Amino acid sequence: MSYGTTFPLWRAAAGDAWSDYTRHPFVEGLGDGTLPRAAYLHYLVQDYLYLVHYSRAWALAVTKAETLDEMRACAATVHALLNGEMRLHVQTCAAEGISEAELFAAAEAPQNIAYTRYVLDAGHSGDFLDLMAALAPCVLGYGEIGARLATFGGKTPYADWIATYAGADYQAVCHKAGALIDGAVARRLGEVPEDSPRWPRLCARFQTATRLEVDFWAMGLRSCP
Ligand SMILES: Cc1ncc(C[n+]2csc(CCO)c2C)c(N)n1
Repeated sequence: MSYGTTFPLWRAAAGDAWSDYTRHPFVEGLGDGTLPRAAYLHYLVQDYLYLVHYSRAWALAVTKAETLDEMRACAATVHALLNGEMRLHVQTCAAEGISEAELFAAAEAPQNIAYTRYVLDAGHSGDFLDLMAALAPCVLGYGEIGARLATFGGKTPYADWIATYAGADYQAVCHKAGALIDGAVARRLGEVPEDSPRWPRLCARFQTATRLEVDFWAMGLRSCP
């Protein structure tokens, strides 16, 4: 999956961190069905809390945007997260016997705090591109993971999870996010962004957010003795 031209460059610069994230034992367990249910449920609750702050980060991107098109794309993502993705999470958790009250009352895991606040800080201390580099592993990584797991073809109780991210709707979200990033990079760094003095810092942001995704999966697995 390439999702534009910037993402493959950031992904390559992230080195092993990228495969540590997208081929994490948690991911492989979703694919072959061996992931313990308790780990999945723990992940789901934490992920609900993650989405609260992830939505805040996209809202921050609206204020850091330089064009109306960027503002519209980020505002649309905030809307989709708050009124689509998060509602879906509540429904998925309800189906698993976890009430919305439990979701709200759950304590954030340190790995969750580290990741979400890192992304928010990338936006607060940096500009729109710093924020995009920190947001990108989340959106595009799940697109890549879903697409790969869908090719496994075996039976897994997590088939719905895989179908969501492998599906055409979510893949279209990833292509749009890739285009938003490419446009933002070209506007600010010109046609050869790798030559910009800002480039290494953006790559570092992407890599750090990727490492925090790895820790997030590990947090899910550690919930199981
Ligand atoms: C820790 C963690 N990382 C990534 C995602 C994936 N994700 C977050 S929001 C969203 C919708 C599109 O922006 C998707 C796919 C997640 N849920 N949890």
